[in-house]
Order: sequence, then structure tokens, then C-alpha cells
Amino acid sequence: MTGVDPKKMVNFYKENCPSASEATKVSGIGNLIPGMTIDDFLFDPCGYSMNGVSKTVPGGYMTIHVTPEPEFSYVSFETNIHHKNYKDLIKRVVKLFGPKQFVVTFFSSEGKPFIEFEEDQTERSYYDDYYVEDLQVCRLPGYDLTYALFNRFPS
Ligand SMILES: C[S@@+](CC[C@H](N)C(=O)[O-])C[C@H]1O[C@@H](n2cnc3c(N)ncnc32)[C@H](O)[C@@H]1O
Repeated sequence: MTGVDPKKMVNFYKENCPSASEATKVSGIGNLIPGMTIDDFLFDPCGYSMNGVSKTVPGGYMTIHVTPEPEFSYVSFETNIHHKNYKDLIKRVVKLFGPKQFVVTFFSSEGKPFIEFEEDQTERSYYDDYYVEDLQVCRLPGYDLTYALFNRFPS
């Protein structure tokens, strides 16, 4: 995610937030995926990283890194935890950070690419306030990789 909303970045500055666990809580990161043991870190003067391991899904993890400086703001999110509805998960992640642009890379070994966007390739698909700028589906041996680039509309 790039061009993230500066108002949503205030929690990732030490002068505004007393601790990493507070940043995890007030930013909403702590509620993204339930049942995680979280190891989080707030850099000085700003910046945030967290790694979470699932208490219930063996080997399940999530990780988030936040670079809040407005000149080059960037947030990454990654998880291997299976979700019935990835569209909903991505929507919730994007809402926490309000980026101007974001990229989704989606790996699936179940023969199911990121279907919600693959179905509508004739016109630009919309996703809340975002449109799909680019969409590529690579069918690789044993898994599919979907790449999608989203831009906020109007940009
Ligand atoms: C969260 S770290 C992670 C960077 C990594 N490239 C990523 O996105 O996975 C980047 C943020 O932490 C801040 N930061 C402060 N001290 C740092 C340090 N010693 N090493 C790395 N980042 C630091 C940077 O200014 C930036 O806002």
C-alpha cells in the first residue's frame, strides 16, 4: 500500500503512541485476524512492525510493516491464514490505512484464482473506492498467482 492516509499514520509515531501494543490496539491491527499471538515493535521516532502467529491454525501467521513518513509512506500486510472471503479481509486491511494505491498478490493451490476480479475483465472492476488498474493471473505448476493493482477513484 502506498500513499497511505496521514491521519491513520499518527499512531505509528512514538510521540503520539506510548507503546507498540497501544499502536496495535488503537490502529485496529489487533482485531484484523482473531486469535493471534502478536510480537509488535514501534521504531523511534516512527515506524511499526508486527508479526503474529495463530493460536489455532498450525503455522498460520500474519505480518504488517508500516512506514508512516508522508514522503514515502508504505504499508505491507501478509498472511497465510485461509479465509473464506479474501475480498472482505482486504477491504478491512485497506480501510485501516487508506492508501492511494495498493497491490494484491494472491497465491492459491486450490485452482481458485482471485475470482472476484477475474470474472470482470471487460471493464475496470470496482472495489469500494478503488478500481482495478491491472490484473494478471499466472497459472504455475501446482498453484495460481493473481496480481492486481488498485488505484483510488478519483485519484
Ligand atoms: C517498519 S520498518 C520496515 C521496513 C521494511 N522495508 C518493510 O516494509 O518491511 C520501516 C519504518 O521504520 C522506521 N525506522 C526507524 N528506525 C528504523 C531502523 N533502525 N530500521 C528500520 N526502520 C526504522 C523507518 O523510518 C520506517 O518508517
